[in-house]
Amino acid sequence: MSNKISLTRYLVEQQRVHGRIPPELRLLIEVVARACKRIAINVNKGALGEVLGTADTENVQGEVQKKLDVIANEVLIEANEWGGHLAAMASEEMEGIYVVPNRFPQGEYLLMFDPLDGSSNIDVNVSIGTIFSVLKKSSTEAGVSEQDFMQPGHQQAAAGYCVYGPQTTLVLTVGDGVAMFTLDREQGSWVLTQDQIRIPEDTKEFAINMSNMRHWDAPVKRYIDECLQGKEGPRGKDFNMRWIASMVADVHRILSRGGVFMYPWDKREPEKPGKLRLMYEANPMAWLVEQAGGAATDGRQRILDIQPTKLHQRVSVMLGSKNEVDRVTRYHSEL
Ligand SMILES: O=P(O)(O)OC[C@H]1O[C@](O)(COP(=O)(O)O)[C@@H](O)[C@@H]1O
Ligand SMILES: [Mg+2]
Ligand SMILES: [Mg+2]
Repeated sequence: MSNKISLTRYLVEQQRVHGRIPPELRLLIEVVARACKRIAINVNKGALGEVLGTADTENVQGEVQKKLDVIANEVLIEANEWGGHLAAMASEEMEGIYVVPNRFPQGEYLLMFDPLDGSSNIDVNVSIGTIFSVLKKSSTEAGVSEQDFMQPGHQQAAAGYCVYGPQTTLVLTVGDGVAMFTLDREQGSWVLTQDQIRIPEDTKEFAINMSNMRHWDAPVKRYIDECLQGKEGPRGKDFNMRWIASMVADVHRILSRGGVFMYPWDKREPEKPGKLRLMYEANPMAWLVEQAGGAATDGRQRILDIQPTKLHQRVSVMLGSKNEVDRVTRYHSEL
């Protein structure tokens, strides 16, 4: 018998041994993981399938959709409406919530996702991913509305992402640390390859889109300026920079070896609090990072404490190695 731990076994242990998750949540996570396998198959087809290029449609944020944005969204909806235990879903690619029709099994959970993160990388064969977040409907009233989704990130029941890169990897938290599973394509199963991931508290690596430098706010400018001065500057060490432009891949690197990731508010669109979306990008990533010993703020407060008011709400994001996130957050209160 193989001593490899599958996702199913990990989840069954979370349910039965640790009493951390109810069976409905276990099944829901398994359905999401299965959908990610199907998305991975589509991603891998590349130019051999009809999956590259744009779809000639726009999403609610006014962004041109890629074919894979649409495919991944459909795969997640289809799998999860059958999967059961869901009341409704919300996605970057849909304006309103998707209430699970009552011909399908009904449940108390709410699923949110960014079906395909890093869309600009699809056609150039660079890592992309799927991000998801699960909440539990708080009201016991019949029916479900957008209001049921308006819960701060610290109320998430599960969160994770799948990165479609050189390996296909699923990273998950149910509030008991962070576990990483690698897709074994021959067996078609997710195998636990790392448990209780920890992000080092210090780092010499930052991730930010430097082309926006002239638009940044003073605290972010100060933080990056100090990093760039290297050994000769106030930080007394040289920093390295990485920017993949897929949040999934940048966060995955940080969970693997530390670092700080920032997509701050900037002056290009001052009325928007940031570029990234709170409910299905920032919240799940913030919880994963905190569960791995890191920190996540919008520069002023913990992301997980933000009370959402809109489904597609945007937010400024700084996350990763704790001491660096604390430092840049402190700079926001000093200036
Ligand atoms: O091109 P930019 O402005 O650097 O933005 C990159 C960021 O935009 C995003 O791609 C947004 O995600 P989507 O592809 O889901 O719209 C993030 O993953 C990434 O961090
Ligand atoms: Mg995204
Ligand atoms: Mg997306």
